[in-house]
Amino acid sequence: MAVLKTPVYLINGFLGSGKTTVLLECMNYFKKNNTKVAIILNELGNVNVEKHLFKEESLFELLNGCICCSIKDDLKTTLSELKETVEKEKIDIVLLEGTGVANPGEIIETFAEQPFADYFSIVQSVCVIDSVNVLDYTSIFSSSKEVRELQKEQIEKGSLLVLNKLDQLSKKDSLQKVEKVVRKYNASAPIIYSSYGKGVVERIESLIPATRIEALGHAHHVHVKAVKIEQKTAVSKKEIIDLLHKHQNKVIRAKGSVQNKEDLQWYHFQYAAGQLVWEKLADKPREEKGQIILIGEKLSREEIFS
Ligand SMILES: Nc1nc2c(ncn2[C@@H]2O[C@H](COP(=O)(O)OP(=O)(O)OP(=O)(O)O)[C@@H](O)[C@H]2O)c(=O)[nH]1
Repeated sequence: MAVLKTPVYLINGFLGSGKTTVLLECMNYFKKNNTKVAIILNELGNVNVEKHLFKEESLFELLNGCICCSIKDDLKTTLSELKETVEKEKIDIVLLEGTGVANPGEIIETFAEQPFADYFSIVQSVCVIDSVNVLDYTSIFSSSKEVRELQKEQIEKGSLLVLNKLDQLSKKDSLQKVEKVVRKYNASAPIIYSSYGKGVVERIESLIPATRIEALGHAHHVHVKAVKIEQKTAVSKKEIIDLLHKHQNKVIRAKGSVQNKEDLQWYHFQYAAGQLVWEKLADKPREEKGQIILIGEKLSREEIFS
């Protein structure tokens, strides 16, 4: 008897492009439609500061490295566990969010190995693109070779391209320019035009599984890493801004949960492409310690704590 493979949707894309936002949209949509979802989440840092966003899901966290290279073996262990969970909990689909520097090719390669290839099938490799910054990330004038290579590979490997953050696209970086650069790297994958990941999941469902999902090549991203800062005392929003400002040349992405000095409430913050979003949390985090993750090129702990 043929065993039905569990469909897997990969969600990749550069740091801060909106992968988690797309993931949450998908998760909520599937939940509403009584589709049981398991989630694999990969983070460069050793803590997932967005855990509060996933309450009831079967969640597999792979922390402290990238499943496409440094913790590839952890992905294999997780896939073995996931197989059991799929059977026990009657999971219908798997959503996997890579780190912002993941090379989807390497992840696809692991899924193609035995015994995983017998149980799972990648049906879409979604590449979420930050439409506001993709021109910078692919420009020789504003990004390092590593960032350019990585962004290029992520776009190339997408079976579905999401031009996200369109709400923020100014005339200067008009959509045509963005499309042109994206099409230079991937001429054929369907494009979804989106803000806050809206509309992606409906398209995912309606599309025929892609045929060009393949694993080739490997971008090197050894210099992009995460540094965690634990905050035992409350901090102000201004102190966070000052910290980001101080390291602005190296920090590409930051996120965290901290207690605010001013009202002693807990806040979650997101910093991507130079923009800080600061939101009050409904519940106090379990650890009761502030956690700040800084992600960037050539970041060193010594420099941050100097
Ligand atoms: N204005 C705007 N902001 C967005 C959009 N999509 C996501 N964001 C915000 O951008 C920030 C980063 O979004 P995430 O979904 O966490 O990005 P990510 O790609 O998962 O980030 P990584 O942690 O680097 O993997 C958050 O503050 C989001 O709310 C969008 O379409 N428009």
